[in-house]
Amino acid sequence: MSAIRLILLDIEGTTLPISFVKDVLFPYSDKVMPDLLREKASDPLVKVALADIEAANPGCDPVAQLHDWTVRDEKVAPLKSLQGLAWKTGFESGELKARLYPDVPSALRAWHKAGLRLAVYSSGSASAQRLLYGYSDAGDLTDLFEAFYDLDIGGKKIAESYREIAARAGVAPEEILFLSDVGAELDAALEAGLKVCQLVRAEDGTQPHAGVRQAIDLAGVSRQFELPVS
Ligand SMILES: CSCCC(=O)C(=O)COP(=O)(O)O
Ligand SMILES: [Mg+2]
Repeated sequence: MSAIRLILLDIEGTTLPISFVKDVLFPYSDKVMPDLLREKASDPLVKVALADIEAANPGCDPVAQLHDWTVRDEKVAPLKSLQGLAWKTGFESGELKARLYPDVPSALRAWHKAGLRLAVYSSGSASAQRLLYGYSDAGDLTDLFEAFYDLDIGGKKIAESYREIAARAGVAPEEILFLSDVGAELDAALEAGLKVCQLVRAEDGTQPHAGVRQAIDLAGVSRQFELPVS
């Protein structure tokens, strides 16, 4: 069996509770979105996102469309990039602070200290990922990660996305351990040849997925895969 060289981590439901996203982050971006679209209308990111929204639903009201996608938790690129922009002010002002699962900072530090490479793969935009780990309740953890992959790589339920991440990292797929709460993401990573483990978080009510290893926290991942512990 190949040794693990890189650990690739999902965020929501894996390192951060789903309730933090649904009850804190989504209401925040929903609240500031109308002002943000008006005040940052000339920002290239906003222009691209608005064009993508128009292409997805011609003639729609962008604010209403974004709200609808948020309520349905759609993992669509224009929503994710605009949410990232909206949360920036909240994190930088101190109004938002990411509530990581308590087992996460110590495991990440132990893995990093032992020389394991760490990267994030989340539907949230790469800039939103940096904000979450930059303004977490355990301080700034961004230096622990070598890369932040988002939907620009491709969807998380598609095997090709994981092959692309392995190619960009210069690591064989079987040397990557992917951690996620979502069965379809784990299946796609398995299809690409990665090792996988499902985080079954009691707080999130995660349903165990057949055919994959499971752990209730990152310490449990360490035990199963014989990785360093803090
Ligand atoms: C990293 S941004 C906050 C969460 C978010 O918007 C999201 O879509 C997370 O999805 P994940 O792929 O991390 O489950
Ligand atoms: Mg997730």
